[in-house]
Amino acid sequence: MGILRIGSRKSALAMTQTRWVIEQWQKRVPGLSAEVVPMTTRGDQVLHLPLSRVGGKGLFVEEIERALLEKRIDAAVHSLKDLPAQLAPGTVVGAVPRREDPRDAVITRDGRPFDDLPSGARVGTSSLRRVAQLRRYRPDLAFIPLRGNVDTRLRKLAAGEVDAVVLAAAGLVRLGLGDRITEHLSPEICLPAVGQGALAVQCREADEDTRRSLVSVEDAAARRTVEAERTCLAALEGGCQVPIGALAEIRDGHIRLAAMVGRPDGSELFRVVVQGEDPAEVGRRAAADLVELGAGRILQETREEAELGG
Ligand SMILES: NCc1[nH]cc(CCC(=O)O)c1CC(=O)O
Repeated sequence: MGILRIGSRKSALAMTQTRWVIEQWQKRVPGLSAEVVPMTTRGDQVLHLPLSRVGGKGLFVEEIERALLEKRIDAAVHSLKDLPAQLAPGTVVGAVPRREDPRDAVITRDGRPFDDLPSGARVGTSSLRRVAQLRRYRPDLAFIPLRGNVDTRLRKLAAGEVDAVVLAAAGLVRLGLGDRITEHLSPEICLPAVGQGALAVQCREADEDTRRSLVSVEDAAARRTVEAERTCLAALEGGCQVPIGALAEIRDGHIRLAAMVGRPDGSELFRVVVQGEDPAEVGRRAAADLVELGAGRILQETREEAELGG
């Protein structure tokens, strides 16, 4: 292999993640040479708009997939939670590296714990999933839409636009901002997004050399947990308008998957825990259990609203 070209979005987080993967890769494959190819995606150009309005997460991936298929790059590093269920035909997830902390984290402006935020305090997050779950825990807080890169959100917190922000712990840790975290949200209170904290290295299906080499950075446990979560998400066919959270863990070799579907206003929330051996089977069973519990109604209503263009 010559010099591998690794595509990455240009945000500080994306670049850090890409460099981290290359570093892990080079540790295991001495002599491997790789360069980062920074890319702008359509998603990056509409960062200020709510994700639920700009047509979903595929926006961040399409252009990178085209570059892969046109052989302008050989691999691309993505946050797994931004990766759509269906990859472009001819591409595969060549590796899922070791997963970072999957939990959500709260940063309050004055450092007081989340539970001590006063009634009416403004919590910045645009995630329907975070709002749906946190509204049930603290119905007295005001949830304020807040988008942009991690540093933009931290700046808005420092400027007093909000009293607290909720972000993925993994992103903060990777950016060296882990010490800013006030506290981690227990998955009992707030289940993370599917794939949160995990990365995917995407490559061409037919590129045997790259695929063989990528096995060196593969983390089998991370792959299994992410597969269980993503199978559950795909089986729910939820789209990005429905609050969905899921977290799988390996316990004594078994998979334990917790998953939730809720209404954005927090008025209803269904949660299940499923255990088993096969990640895909566990994921499908969690989705079926959720639908049976009542989540089917929420999913159906959201689909009808989407069809009406609402
Ligand atoms: N939605 C954007 C996004 N995509 C990945 C991360 C963080 C890193 C990760 O979850 O792996 C973030 C920021 C956030 O949600 O706080």
